[in-house]
Amino acid sequence: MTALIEADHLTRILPATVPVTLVRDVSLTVGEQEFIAITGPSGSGKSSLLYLLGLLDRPTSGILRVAGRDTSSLNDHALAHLRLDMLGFVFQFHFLLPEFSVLENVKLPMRKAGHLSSGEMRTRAAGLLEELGLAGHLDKRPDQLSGGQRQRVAVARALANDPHVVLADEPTGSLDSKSSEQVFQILRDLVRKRGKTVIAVTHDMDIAARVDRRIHLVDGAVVSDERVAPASV
Ligand SMILES: Nc1ncnc2c1ncn2[C@@H]1O[C@H](COP(=O)(O)OP(=O)(O)OP(=O)(O)O)[C@@H](O)[C@H]1O
Repeated sequence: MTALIEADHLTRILPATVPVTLVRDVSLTVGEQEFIAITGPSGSGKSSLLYLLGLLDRPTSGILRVAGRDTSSLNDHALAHLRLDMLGFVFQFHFLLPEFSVLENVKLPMRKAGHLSSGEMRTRAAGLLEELGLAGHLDKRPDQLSGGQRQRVAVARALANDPHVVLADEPTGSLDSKSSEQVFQILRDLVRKRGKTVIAVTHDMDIAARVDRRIHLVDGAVVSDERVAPASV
C-alpha cells in the first residue's frame, strides 16, 4: 500500500490556562483508494484530527507525512502547495463564495494552484460539474441552488486540482436524507471509480456502516481502527 498520509504519535494541545488536548497520540496510515469514516461522540476530536491530516492545523507533537514528506519541516507556503496538490476539502456547510458563479467557485482552487490556463480551468471545472449532474447550473450563484446541489458543487471544487485525498467534515450533516444519499454515492464513486481516498468525519451511522474503514475516537484518541470488506452498495 502506498502511504498517502502517515501520522506518527500526533498530539494537538490547545494552549490555554487549562490546556485542552484535542488529539491524543494518534498514529495511523492512510493509503490509496481507501474509504474511511472518522466516528466518535461529539467533542471527541474528529474535526481536529481531520484538520491535522488535511494540513489545516499543525500538531503540537508527533510527525505527519503527506506523500512521504515530513510536514513539520515545511513553511506555510510549502504546506499550502502540498495541500493544493494532494488534498481536497468538503465541509458541512459548503463555504462557496456567494458572489461568484458555480463555475468560478470550482475554478478558484485551480487559480490558486496556478498550473492551468484560463481555458483549461474552464473546461476542467465544467467537466467536473457536468459529471456531478450540474451541467445546467454553471452560471448560477450558489444561493440559486438547493442544499444538495451546493454540496455537489463543493465536491467539484474539492476535485478541482485532482487531489489524491478528499477530506470531508460532516459532508451530509446539513442535508435531507435524499441529498445525503446522493452525496454519499458521489463520495463512494470517488473511491471506487476514480481511485481517490476519502476520509469523512461523520455522525451518520448509515454512512459509517458503508465505508471500508472506521476510525473511532474517544477523548481525542483512536480507540478502534477497523477495516471492513468493501460494501457493494
Ligand atoms: N478553538 C477551540 N477552543 C476551545 N476548545 C476547542 C476549540 N476547538 C475545539 N475545541 C474542543 O476540543 C474538543 C474536540 O473538538 P472537535 O470539534 O475536534 O470534536 P468533534 O468530535 O469534531 O465534535 P463534533 O462531533 O461535536 O463536531 C471539543 O471538546 C471542543 O469543544
